[in-house]
Amino acid sequence: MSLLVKICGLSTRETLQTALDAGADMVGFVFFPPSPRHLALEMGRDLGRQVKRRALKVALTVDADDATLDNIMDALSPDIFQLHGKESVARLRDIKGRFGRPVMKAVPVETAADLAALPGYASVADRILFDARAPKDATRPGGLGAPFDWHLLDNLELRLPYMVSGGLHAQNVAEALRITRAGGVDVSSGVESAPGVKDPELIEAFIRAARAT
Ligand SMILES: O=C(O)c1ccccc1N[C@@H]1O[C@H](COP(=O)(O)O)[C@@H](O)[C@H]1O
Repeated sequence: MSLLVKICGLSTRETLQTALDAGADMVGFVFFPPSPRHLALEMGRDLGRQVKRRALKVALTVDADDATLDNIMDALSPDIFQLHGKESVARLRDIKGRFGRPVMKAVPVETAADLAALPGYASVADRILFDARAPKDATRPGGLGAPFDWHLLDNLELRLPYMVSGGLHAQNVAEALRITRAGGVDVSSGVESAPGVKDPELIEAFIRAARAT
């Protein structure tokens, strides 16, 4: 299967267009107010229309309640929910049942013990996203530009498709893919000039580097 490349945290028409034209498979929109990439619903609606099925629309949420997800469904009509909080297996099942969309569960990784949560999530999620565990005092659980030790996935046995994220950029994405054998990569900080400010050239360079592997 071909590599999936996701550009996350898009918040302007221009940088979304760059990601689409450069061939991103998934474009991510953040609905989490503490994030510098947080999108108001109306902006989500506008950007969602611009996608025109050229890529999968991913709605990133963090422990969101049903009312929030209802509003996101109405505005963006995402193809996938990326659940980046402490959502339980039961909550994943609820969300899938209620909204009828696939879910990608982010699993924070710092040590091998973090992989113990996988069998539960794998029984319900459609895809797993391995991301670096955020420090305890962080204001958000991801999007911090920090990598995890990719070798922690060395003995991974997972039937589900999985992606990796955390501190990726054009210079290290090939190495991340070589070590983790992931089917996809996800980036936010590594294609920005400042938190929340996407850089078109970095987006293009990232997609080129990922595709060259
Ligand atoms: O991007 C954010 O602000 C964000 C907020 C809350 C949870 C996750 C977030 N982003 C995701 O984090 C990873 C890693 O991002 P980075 O490349 O290290 O900046 C990625 O999956 C983003 O989708």
